[in-house]
Amino acid sequence: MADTVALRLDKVSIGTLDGVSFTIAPGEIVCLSGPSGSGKSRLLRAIADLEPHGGDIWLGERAQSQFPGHEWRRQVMLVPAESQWWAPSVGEHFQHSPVEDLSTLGFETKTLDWQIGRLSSGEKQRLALLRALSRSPRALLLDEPTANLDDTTIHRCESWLRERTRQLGLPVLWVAHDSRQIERVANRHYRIEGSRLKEVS
Ligand SMILES: Nc1ncnc2c1ncn2[C@@H]1O[C@H](COP(=O)(O)OP(=O)(O)OP(=O)(O)O)[C@@H](O)[C@H]1O
Repeated sequence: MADTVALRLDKVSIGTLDGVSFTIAPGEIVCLSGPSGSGKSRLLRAIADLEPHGGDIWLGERAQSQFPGHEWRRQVMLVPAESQWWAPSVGEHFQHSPVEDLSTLGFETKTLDWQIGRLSSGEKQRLALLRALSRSPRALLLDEPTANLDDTTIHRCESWLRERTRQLGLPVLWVAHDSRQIERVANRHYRIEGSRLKEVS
């Protein structure tokens, strides 16, 4: 495994959350749950350096403040609930997309020729995951990555994400609501309770 790193939060505060500290090891999946509006997405955005926040965030030995924002976000990759598409066709968003990964998530090579406008919400969600991993991030932030998918596709995505992120040694923070999904994918689970995170055993 080439040069893997941990993602570490040290007393991070954003919105109502305060003093959030934990480390995600390379290849580990940590799930984050909590009531609607409790601050899950904002915490992910703070970790991605998209919102001002208190405390420190580290990728390996380097602090977020040592990176230009765009470089941090290339390495600490956020896959938001609503993915953004800036060019007309799917293929224009992919630098390197292993064909086997496309087919694992139910696509064919010709999907790369599709126009963005025709994509269903579930197709967008799966392609956003493929795009994120194709950019060789060093850590991954997933905001409800399977929210628009049917059960079979959810299981397929979960297996693929678990296998690939373990193989690549990526620390993963995964926002999820479904307790069965959390049981299937999480090495550790934190729940937001008020201004704090509580580890769920
Ligand atoms: N830029 C902002 N400035 C101030 N408040 C914000 C900002 N963005 C979001 N909020 C508020 O912060 C709270 C947490 O929002 P967030 O999107 O993180 O919730 P969430 O836990 O992800 O919820 P859900 O499960 O419904 O997606 C909400 O009350 C929201 O209205």
